[in-house]
Amino acid sequence: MTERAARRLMLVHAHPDDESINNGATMARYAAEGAQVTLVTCTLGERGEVIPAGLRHLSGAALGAHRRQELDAAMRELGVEDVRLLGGAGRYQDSGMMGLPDNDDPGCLWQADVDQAAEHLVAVIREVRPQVLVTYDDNGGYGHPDHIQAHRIAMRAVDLAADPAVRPDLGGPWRIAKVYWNRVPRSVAEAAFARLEDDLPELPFDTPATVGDVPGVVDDERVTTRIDGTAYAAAKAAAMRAHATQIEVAEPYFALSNKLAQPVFTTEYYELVRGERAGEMETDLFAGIAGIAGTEGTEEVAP
Ligand SMILES: CC(=O)N[C@H]1[C@@H](O[C@@H]2[C@H](O)[C@H](O)[C@@H](O)[C@H](O)[C@H]2O)O[C@H](CO)[C@@H](O)[C@@H]1O
Ligand SMILES: [Zn+2]
Repeated sequence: MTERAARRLMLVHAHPDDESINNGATMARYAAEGAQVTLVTCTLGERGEVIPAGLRHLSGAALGAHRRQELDAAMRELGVEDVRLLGGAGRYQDSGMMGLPDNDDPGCLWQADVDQAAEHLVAVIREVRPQVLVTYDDNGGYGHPDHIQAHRIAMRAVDLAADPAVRPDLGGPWRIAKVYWNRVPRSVAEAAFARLEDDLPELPFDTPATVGDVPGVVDDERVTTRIDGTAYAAAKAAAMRAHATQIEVAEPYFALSNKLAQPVFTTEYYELVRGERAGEMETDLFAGIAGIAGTEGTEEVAP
């Protein structure tokens, strides 16, 4: 059995591409520093729109299989080796955008029993024993049903994994020390969109998105943690490019299939929602966790 890494980070996401968009620099940085980074993706994105004309024949399970390959390629760019599909490949399908009839598909994540889905995640948590878990806020960042469910499943699994009375067949209890939600400080988003406005004429995108289109934007005061991933900007951009059916990158900007230009953030931000905050502005997700020699802890700066 290989030795367990001292620092173990788990991220729970809805579709292949979310991990690179929200946390690509963070994942690359911790992987480079020797932490174990485990990505749990809840669906294969079977109902996504496809950008490249040459791939638009892909849909359903075929698109899901293709996006799984995109995900593997993206993880190679980030140096992340541990990727799990919740309940196994295809167990929970993409639910489509909120309000569509797709949401009623009995096999989609939006229809999943949260406790049952959470138990699949408990098995991974008790195997990996992460000290830190990252997921979306209760609106899933932007209200997509799969993102909302991923949040619900992750937060439920954090509680179930720590309860020794829950599914002892899945291993001994494990309490995750710190849980974070993906965030972008409003001042950071606004400054990035101001730069985007100036740069737009040089970009292959016609229209800018708005701050409101960016998942997880909150007032600066709610942000507890700032992970400087600028050294991993190229890796994040390459990982996002690997998701070619979903993302077009023109650094330092990108667009989804809606062609709305938005910034690529390589400093990535978080809100600590479970665990002990280690200072005014943490600069390490593992800061303050007993027994873990962090490379740095906190700094007294605004986002
Ligand atoms: C980033 C993300 O969560 N993407 C989801 C999302 O995709 C969007 C959806 O197709 C929308 O209709 C487009 O306008 C937008 O550009 C897309 O990003 O929803 C998909 C369907 O559930 C999902 O597969 C994709 O990963
Ligand atoms: Zn998504």
